[in-house]
Amino acid sequence: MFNWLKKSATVTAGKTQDAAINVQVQDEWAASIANIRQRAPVFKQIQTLVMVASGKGGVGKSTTAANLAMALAAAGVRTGLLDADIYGPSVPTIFGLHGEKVTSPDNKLMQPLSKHGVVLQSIGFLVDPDQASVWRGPMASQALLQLLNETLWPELDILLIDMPPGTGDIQLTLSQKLPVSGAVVITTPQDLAVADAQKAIAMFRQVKIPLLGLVENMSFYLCPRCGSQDDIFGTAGGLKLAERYQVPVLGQLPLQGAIRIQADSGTAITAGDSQLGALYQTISLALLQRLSGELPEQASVAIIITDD
Ligand SMILES: Nc1ncnc2c1ncn2[C@@H]1O[C@H](COP(=O)(O)OP(=O)(O)OP(=O)(O)O)[C@@H](O)[C@H]1O
Repeated sequence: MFNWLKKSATVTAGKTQDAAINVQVQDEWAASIANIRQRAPVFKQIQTLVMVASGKGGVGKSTTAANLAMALAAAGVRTGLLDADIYGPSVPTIFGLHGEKVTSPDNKLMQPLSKHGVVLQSIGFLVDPDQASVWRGPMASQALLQLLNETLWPELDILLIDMPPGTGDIQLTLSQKLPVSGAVVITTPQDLAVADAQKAIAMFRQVKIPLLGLVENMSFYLCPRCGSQDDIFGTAGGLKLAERYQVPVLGQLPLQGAIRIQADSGTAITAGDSQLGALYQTISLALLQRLSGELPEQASVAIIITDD
């Protein structure tokens, strides 16, 4: 495991126990935020654009992106989330905004919605999801570029882009056309998911987008009754992949009913002082520090893309 990951985990562990460490945590957020605000915006009033991607569908990319966005916002980072998951927009559900539509004050640009401190735009706020799911290739890429361009984004420190799963034409086009500051890859430890996550890593390297890190979701299941741990999707597949390709691990998340329940009910997981909230905060701080350059970059190694 990377040293800085241990460091940030230690800091968060102390967050609720030690006032001195708590101050240090606040300082770490403040330093990274200040650093990011000093830069020239990459797009309109947005300081940084970060893609959240997965090779395989269903690994929890959208849920993780949403919870990281809420954790960032809760820490004072001006955060937006663009739901580009055209084939399954989940932002409306995760933020409890199902059925809401965006408005356009001037009939040209769209006013994004806002919930749990996060500025939100989703294809699901515009069209019936069934309509978007038939879009393919250039049509989908064009719609997503338009969604980004034609939204009235306020000043943001970070805009997370929840990408459609996979590494096909749409993902490649967006990666090439957008001024992306970095990418985060979400995977489960399962071999199938890891193989696809590897393709996502390869894609970002190919288009020279810095890999901020990897998040291993559904890493293990902790039985709420007996407390035993079960590695349902295998053991540490994401961590091994990260080590093999020298991609920093931002954190591991458990498979936990509370994550699914809160996502389905549109409530914020960072609300309250839950352990899960603290976990998402640790991961989002690591992400922010990678973005602001305060955590070391890993050496990059070439990955061969294969057709399988
Ligand atoms: N750590 C977790 N623990 C329990 N349930 C989870 C966790 N992460 C995600 N889920 C649940 O798994 C399902 C899939 O998650 P999600 O929609 O975020 O995946 P995805 O990778 O974005 O999928 P796709 O890209 O195919 O739309 C959802 O029902 C979500 O609530």
